[in-house]
Amino acid sequence: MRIAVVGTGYVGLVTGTCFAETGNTVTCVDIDKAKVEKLQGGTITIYEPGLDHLFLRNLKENRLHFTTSLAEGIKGAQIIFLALPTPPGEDGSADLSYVLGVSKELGKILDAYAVIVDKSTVPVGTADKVRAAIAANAKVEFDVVSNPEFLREGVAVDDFMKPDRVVIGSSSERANALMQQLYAPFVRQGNPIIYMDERSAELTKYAANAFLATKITFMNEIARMCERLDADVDMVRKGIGGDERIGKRFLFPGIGYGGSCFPKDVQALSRSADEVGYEFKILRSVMDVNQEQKTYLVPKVKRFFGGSLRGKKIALWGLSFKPNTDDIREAPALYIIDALLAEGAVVTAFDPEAMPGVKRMVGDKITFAENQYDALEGAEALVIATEWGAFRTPDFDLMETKLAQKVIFDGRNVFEGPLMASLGYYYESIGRRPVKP
Ligand SMILES: NC(=O)C1=CN([C@@H]2O[C@H](COP(=O)(O)OP(=O)(O)OC[C@H]3O[C@@H](n4cnc5c(N)ncnc54)[C@H](O)[C@@H]3O)[C@@H](O)[C@H]2O)C=CC1
Ligand SMILES: O=C(O)[C@H]1O[C@H](OP(=O)(O)OP(=O)(O)OC[C@H]2O[C@@H](n3ccc(=O)[nH]c3=O)[C@H](O)[C@@H]2O)[C@H](O)[C@@H](O)[C@@H]1O
Repeated sequence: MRIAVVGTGYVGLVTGTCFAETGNTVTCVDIDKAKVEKLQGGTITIYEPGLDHLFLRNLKENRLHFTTSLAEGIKGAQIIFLALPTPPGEDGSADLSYVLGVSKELGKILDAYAVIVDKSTVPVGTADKVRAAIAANAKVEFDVVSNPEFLREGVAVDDFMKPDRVVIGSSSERANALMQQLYAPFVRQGNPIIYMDERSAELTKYAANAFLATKITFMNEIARMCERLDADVDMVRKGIGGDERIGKRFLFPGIGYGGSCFPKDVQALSRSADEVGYEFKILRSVMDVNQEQKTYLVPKVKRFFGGSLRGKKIALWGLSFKPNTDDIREAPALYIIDALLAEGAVVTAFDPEAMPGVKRMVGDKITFAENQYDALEGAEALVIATEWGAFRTPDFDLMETKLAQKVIFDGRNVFEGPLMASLGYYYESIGRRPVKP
């Protein structure tokens, strides 16, 4: 099949590459000339494990193409995906200007039947708006489909190649048949394609993200209760996760959810509720609790140092919003840096992938270390903000030689308390009993 993907960011590049991998001829379109030139030249523009290999193979085998020209990109395409940004507007609702802008252009240049598929996360009713924007100028027949994307950054290729389910919102048999053909290789293991109307598909995406954000936030509040009631959140997590109705996944407490999607999508759903005169109370609480959670460790650190962090040397491990990505959008680490600096602390950070992005934001307000151990040089405490694999079993002997004192505040519950006790650390984490040497 010939496919076009408009918007070659996280979702667009993964989508385009994975569809090429199953034999389709894909052209990815982006307005960012520098990005397109890099991709054309064989340089991948995002850090996503496993993607570079697929990208290079499909580029070499001529199934994957890149262009800045929408007209060139959609030429002959039977299916055109929109993987465009939908950032929060000033009032928190999703900004549809990218999606509707491209839709309007498409109306002018479509010269044969095509299915326009919205993969961006958009509020209910957007498919109708896309249809109207195209129809304003279209001279040919077309269909609009809502096909929300559920991939996670860091495991995007796996999520895309083996999706739990594919949601297709459409009112056209013709479009559904093409979508079925395209997705068939991805659902061979019996994972379903779920067909529904466009509006339900659009809401499904927000409901999924808001539910997961709520699940995490619920556990963060249980963790707070554990600290007050002298219980251990790890035990509670395992205890409830064994119930299939609850499930084991996404129950890990920490310093809050970040990233480009949960924060913006919870806010956008809350805003959609306001617009239809409904107060979605649980979402308001989720947003408030999560905001507090990002800097939850800072008062603990302050308390440890007797109420003042002025001049204290703090090491920070992890800057990205989660491991295996360089994405720092809404990363809790950024809020921790601000809070520590506001208290007068001196911060040295290390992250395997996200340092360039943070450097651009904070400049020389903090120091960036060459590796995780150099970050500890002379530090009076280590704060862990992201659970990168390399932080899980570190060289504790080397750590000891670097740290000025053995103190760790762990925002992702990376270490086990008994181990920290045996190594002589003062160790505080989230919802677990503090370990004192
Ligand atoms: N990042 C993620 O993990 C997921 C994102 N989503 C949703 O997918 C959508 C896209 O998200 P990302 O890929 O993360 O965004 P992104 O910001 O990484 O990529 C968007 C791309 O669109 C390009 N673009 C902007 N205007 C354009 C235009 N007029 N023509 C062509 N290209 C244009 C940008 O240059 C950029 O490369 C959003 O609605 C997001 O909520 C959904 C699931 C997962
Ligand atoms: O719409 C999107 O963009 C995507 O948003 C999330 O994916 P992503 O943001 O890449 O990352 P997650 O793995 O979901 O993690 C989000 C945040 O929640 C936090 N988290 C996750 C799980 C958990 O148990 N506890 C927890 O605090 C992570 O540290 C991270 O900050 C969803 O998981 C995807 O299904 C969805 O497609």
